[in-house]
Amino acid sequence: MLLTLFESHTHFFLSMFQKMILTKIISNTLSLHKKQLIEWLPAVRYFSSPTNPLVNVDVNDKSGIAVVTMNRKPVNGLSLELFEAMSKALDDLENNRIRGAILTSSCPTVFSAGLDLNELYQPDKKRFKAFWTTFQDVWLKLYGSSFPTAAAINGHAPAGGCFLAISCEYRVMCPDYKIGLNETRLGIIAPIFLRASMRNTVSNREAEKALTLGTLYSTEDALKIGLIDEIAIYKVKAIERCENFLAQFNNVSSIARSFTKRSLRQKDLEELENCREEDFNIFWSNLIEPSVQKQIGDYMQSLKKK
Ligand SMILES: CCCCCCCCCCCCC/C=C/C(=O)SCCNC(=O)CCNC(=O)[C@H](O)C(C)(C)COP(=O)(O)OP(=O)(O)OC[C@H]1O[C@@H](n2cnc3c(N)ncnc32)[C@H](O)[C@@H]1OP(=O)(O)O
Repeated sequence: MLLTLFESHTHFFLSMFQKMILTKIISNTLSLHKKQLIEWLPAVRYFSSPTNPLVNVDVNDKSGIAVVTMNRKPVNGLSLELFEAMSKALDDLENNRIRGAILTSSCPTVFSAGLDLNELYQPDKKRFKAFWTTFQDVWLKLYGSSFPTAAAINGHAPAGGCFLAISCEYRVMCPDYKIGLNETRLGIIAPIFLRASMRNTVSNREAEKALTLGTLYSTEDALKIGLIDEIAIYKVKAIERCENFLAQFNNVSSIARSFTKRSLRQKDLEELENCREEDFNIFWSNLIEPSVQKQIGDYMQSLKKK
């Protein structure tokens, strides 16, 4: 009650001095740590950032909702540089206390083609370590964000592309595309954090079927199993539907919402936090197997031959 009152009266700009006074009063009342309270203050400053050419962040000053657009042509292959740009963007959004984020793509028919296969083929250990660690960071930041998230899936979203979408809380997809975790079809075992996102999205039974078969679903079938929440005819509409979803939180205490989300996802986040090095080692040793390298090379060739 007190927190809701506090939030609803702090949507205007607060000077640092006002912040300190408010923090002090509430800190005394609730016996909470001062730093935590400052972190909880609602959004006071939004930004439209030119940031990085690989990830464009555009924040609507009125709604406080950020549209985060991946921009790595032709297929938003998830490279180290793209992950770094996403990681930085997620930090900026968290620090600026936006009211919600929508993840989408600037590629006309692809949301993301998943991990950039060039990162997996004949990898350099040092770069792959940075790549994998940043991949983990992005998941921890996106899946565990304090702000609500949605994905406007305006194209194909296989493997890592689907993983980004299911790390968000809501998904709107355009028709006639494919989405799914097809890792097993490529001979890859989906990592721990990818499995967690899938289980959090569809039923355990559907997750098991989808992951073991490596199914790529059509937009319509993805809706049937709950892998996506809505279908929208084109990108602008998909973003609009995501905005509608995020706007529902305007009437909900942001503190209560964010703590509830965190508590529901905490176990999954901790599971990865506790085994990041081991997770890397498992994938590295799998990746450098000559048979796996051959499989990746052949697969890349087959994509080029198309
Ligand atoms: C393969 C075995 C790997 C074993 C590894 C074990 C290690 C453990 C790793 C753990 C991984 C964890 C989970 C995540 C995994 C992944 O994400 S792996 C990547 C899987 N991705 C895919 O299978 C998608 C492949 N791409 C496509 O199916 C299609 O490209 C598309 C997305 C449906 C788009 O089709 P279309 O619009 O027709 O474009 P294309 O002509 O096919 O592609 C355009 C160019 O882009 C290149 N390309 C496509 N995808 C990738 C990619 N993922 N990485 C790098 N490059 C990609 C494609 O070759 C084309 O290039 P050019 O011919 O030079 O233009």
